[in-house]
Amino acid sequence: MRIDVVSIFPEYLAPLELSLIGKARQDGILDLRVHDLRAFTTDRHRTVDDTPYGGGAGMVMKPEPWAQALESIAADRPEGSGRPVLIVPSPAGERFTQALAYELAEQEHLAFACGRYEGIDERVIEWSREHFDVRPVSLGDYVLNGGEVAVLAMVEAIGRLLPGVVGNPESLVEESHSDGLLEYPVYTKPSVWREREVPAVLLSGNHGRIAQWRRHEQFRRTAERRPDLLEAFDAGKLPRADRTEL
Ligand SMILES: O=C(OCc1ccccc1)c1cn[nH]c1
Repeated sequence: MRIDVVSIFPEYLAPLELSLIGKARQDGILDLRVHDLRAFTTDRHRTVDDTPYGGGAGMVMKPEPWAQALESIAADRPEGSGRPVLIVPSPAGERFTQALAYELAEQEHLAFACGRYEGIDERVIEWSREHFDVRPVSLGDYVLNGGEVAVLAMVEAIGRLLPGVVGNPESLVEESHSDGLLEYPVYTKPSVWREREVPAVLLSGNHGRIAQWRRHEQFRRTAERRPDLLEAFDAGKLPRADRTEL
């Protein structure tokens, strides 16, 4: 998979050189390139923002540097890949979910546009539809100062689903949201820790009962913490993420 990220703070994406995503890049599973938006400006001050039409506080990101950056990415796309998906992190986007992570993990080429200030001139989003499948995406109902943190989260959530990135693909199956429910609690040695014991069923060796206990714990936790997920689960509206193969 090829991933391009455009940001005025490219160093914000440095953590993607570490750990599993970093290794996936070394192994050639992930071809991730970070671009400095200012490299696509033409004025002496490398200006990327200006005041908003219609007034209001804050600044808006100018359209031309974005068009230059995105055009160069669209032109340099991998052989035979379809239209790249352009993901624009934004509080005004569709929710990022495990199901969307699986959907994006099947794409050949993803591009991420990191907005700052009050956002990017809306005409860039419209213009981009010529070259990209444009998806404004929200991590959650809160506001960040820019899209970079959201991109770190999404690249990790998507990258770890790619074949060969996590050691044991089995570990992708039994995790929160993989089956529409929250995950069960986990324990390791010692069996008694500060006078707290591990649930006896887990030491029983009875795998049927263990699986039953774990499933019950998933339902109990989901009902307690995320009743919204339980309704979706009960309605049979399992997310697309309820698949193991990729
Ligand atoms: O704040 C976010 O994105 C950064 C951003 C983009 C455009 C203008 C301001 C800030 C965000 C919140 N949930 N998901 C993403």
